Amino acid sequence: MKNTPWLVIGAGAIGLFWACKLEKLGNKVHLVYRSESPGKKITLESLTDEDGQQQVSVSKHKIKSFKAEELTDQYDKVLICTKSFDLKNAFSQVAAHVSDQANIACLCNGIGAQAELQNILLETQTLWAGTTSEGVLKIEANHIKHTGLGDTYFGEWQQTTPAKSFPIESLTVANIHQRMIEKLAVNAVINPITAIFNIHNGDILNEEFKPLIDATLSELSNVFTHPKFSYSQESQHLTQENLKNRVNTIAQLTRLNRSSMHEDLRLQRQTENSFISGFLLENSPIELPVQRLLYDGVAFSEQREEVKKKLLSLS
Ligand SMILES: NC(=O)C1=CN([C@@H]2O[C@H](COP(=O)(O)OP(=O)(O)OC[C@H]3O[C@@H](n4cnc5c(N)ncnc54)[C@H](OP(=O)(O)O)[C@@H]3O)[C@@H](O)[C@H]2O)C=CC1
Ligand SMILES: CC(C)(CO)C(=O)C(=O)O
Repeated sequence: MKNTPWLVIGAGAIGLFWACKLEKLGNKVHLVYRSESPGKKITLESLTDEDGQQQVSVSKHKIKSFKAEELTDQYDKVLICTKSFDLKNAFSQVAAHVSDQANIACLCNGIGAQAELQNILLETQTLWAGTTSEGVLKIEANHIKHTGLGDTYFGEWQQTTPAKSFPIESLTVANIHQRMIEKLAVNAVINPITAIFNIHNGDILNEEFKPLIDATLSELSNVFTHPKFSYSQESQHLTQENLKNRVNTIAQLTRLNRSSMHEDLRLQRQTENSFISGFLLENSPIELPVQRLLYDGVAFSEQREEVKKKLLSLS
């Protein structure tokens, strides 16, 4: 299987990063782009941890890129690196080139898009949901910068017995739903607050945002520990204290970065709001007034100033 190419879909920051990473691991890679061709060579400025010291190295990767309609091969390993709202369509475009027994992995933030994708796969195909805490910035069509070291995990979306192993065995985990809900929890705090207030991730730790952060965390821990929450088995451990530690750590580690939602609002692009706050609002067994305000503040620009005032007056 190793010599059949990986099909990576999406030539954004994460797609280019994974195309380079898979190639470095000795795989052949075919990359599908939508609007902007990355050309034949991708430059990766990568970070590595050498005995606790972060080192930067620059490497060039020869990767074959295609538009979906130019594909001719059949693929048995697919990695989709689009935003959550594009996931299902991105797969549909290449579905005729994906084998019946294929492993299909996705790496998008939020929850909801994975189930939409599962619904259109064949029973014989395996969906691997992924989460990543790597930070990657796309500088040009063929140039990316690794801005934060992180971990990536994949797990079967629908568990099978015996459990299968992801084509890159070391990245396989059994508890992907737990990891996804943990990531969602962090995104449901940092992303909307940084986007609405137009601030960097580290700024949410400032004193002026403390009552808002506390109110957001308290409400989230009430959902996550609620026995009727659809993910309750995977989220019981997310108490207010546990959430606070997670959010503070990520805000600190990425303090100088803009969150993806902040960047999307700033550049007037579609956000992943529906798959983060939207997922929580749809699936919570209790009312979530703070998360509702955050959702509205991101979704409706005309309400943003009013939402900001309400959020800052929370105690
Ligand atoms: N960047 C990061 O550091 C991190 C990102 N993530 C998550 O990873 C996911 C990807 O993020 P990121 O790479 O930054 O996002 P980008 O917006 O940079 O990239 C997404 C890419 O998908 C492409 N795409 C969308 N639909 C299709 C399609 N039908 N066919 C081919 N390509 C398509 C887009 O093309 P086009 O250029 O035409 O829009 C775009 O290039 C998101 O869910 C994000 O939240 C998670 C952690 C960190
Ligand atoms: C973890 C965080 C908040 C890092 O910026 C992120 O995942 C995002 O921006 O979407």
